[in-house]
Amino acid sequence: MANQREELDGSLSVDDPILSLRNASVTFDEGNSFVLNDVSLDLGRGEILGIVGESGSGKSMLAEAMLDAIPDPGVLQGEIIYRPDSDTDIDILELNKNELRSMRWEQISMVFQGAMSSFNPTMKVGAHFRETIQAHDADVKAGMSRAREALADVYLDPERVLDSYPHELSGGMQQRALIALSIVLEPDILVMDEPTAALDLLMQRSILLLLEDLKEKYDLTMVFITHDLPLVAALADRMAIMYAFDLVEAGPTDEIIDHAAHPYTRALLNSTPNLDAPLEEMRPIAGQSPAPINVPSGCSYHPRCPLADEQCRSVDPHFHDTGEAHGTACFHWQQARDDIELNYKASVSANPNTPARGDD
Ligand SMILES: Nc1ncnc2c1ncn2[C@@H]1O[C@H](COP(=O)(O)OP(=O)(O)OP(=O)(O)O)[C@@H](O)[C@H]1O
Repeated sequence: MANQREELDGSLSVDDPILSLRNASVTFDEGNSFVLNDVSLDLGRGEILGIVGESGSGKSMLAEAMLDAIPDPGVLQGEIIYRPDSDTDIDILELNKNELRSMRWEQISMVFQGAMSSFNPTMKVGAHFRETIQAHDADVKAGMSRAREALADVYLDPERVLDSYPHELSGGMQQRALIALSIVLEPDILVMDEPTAALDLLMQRSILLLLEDLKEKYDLTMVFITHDLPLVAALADRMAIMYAFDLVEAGPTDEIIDHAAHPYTRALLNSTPNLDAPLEEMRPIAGQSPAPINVPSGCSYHPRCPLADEQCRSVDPHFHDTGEAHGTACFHWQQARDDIELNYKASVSANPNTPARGDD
């Protein structure tokens, strides 16, 4: 473990990880194709890590791997190490069912896209809180008092919401109620998979703001998974970019936004809608991301990459250190910075009092 941590590129590892993935892989077809391919990454204690990728790139697999929650018949391999403190390593894949059940919600909690499908439509929201608290043998009275506080923290009226059925709440209210539920047992880590995807822009913005507040108040480490790069750039301390079931770039958010090194990340930034930019400057990424059974040899991005050469077609690039705790899996990252111009200008800021990144 220690050796593996040292071998990892600096952009993927941190000094004090609260969660470490090592060679995490997921297959659904007896190992013939990977929907998560040998991913290694640290989550730093107290950070907000944004994970970005196109639809189908394996983001949900990565989120679910963090809690050993890959749906059947998926098979997860590798190591997922949770470190509640700097001296204790818990291998999540070694836990039995009961240990895993208690770890979820209490230590590592997850919020999925579409709160609608996370709530049971026949149960009032209050019953969901009570059931979760009881299932973890926590004191119900103290737990419900924390529930009221958490609901107020996400700007909901606790009594009204606890007494409502999920369908009586708007999508934004349900999503906030789900976030409150996810922190009611005071976890260390909150993993959010597209938590704002179904919401309008204003609601997305308000959820980003409250996540920043919750992180401070509850001392949370957060993983925010999305296809929406500007959204997560407004929130995350560090970002990791996924392409074809693997990571292709990682580093501090400002570094990624201003000095993206992988041709895919640069293309992703240039394809981001920007209300201020002329339409001619928007460049959708040509081609399609590969299906799990059809991942190209060498660098999986090579069929879409303007810089690809023979080496890229045959050799899978390992991570290259590009400096500033930033790294990328590309042989031609220097050329990418020179040849692929960046047109991205941040248009989202979590905090209306601070300018969006790139505005200064
Ligand atoms: N139960 C399953 N059986 C087989 N393949 C699956 C299963 N669930 C997901 N996959 C495949 O795994 C790959 C990664 O899926 P994943 O849901 O992680 O992508 P994603 O990046 O989260 O996409 P989205 O943004 O659309 O949710 C996809 O190609 C998907 O088709």
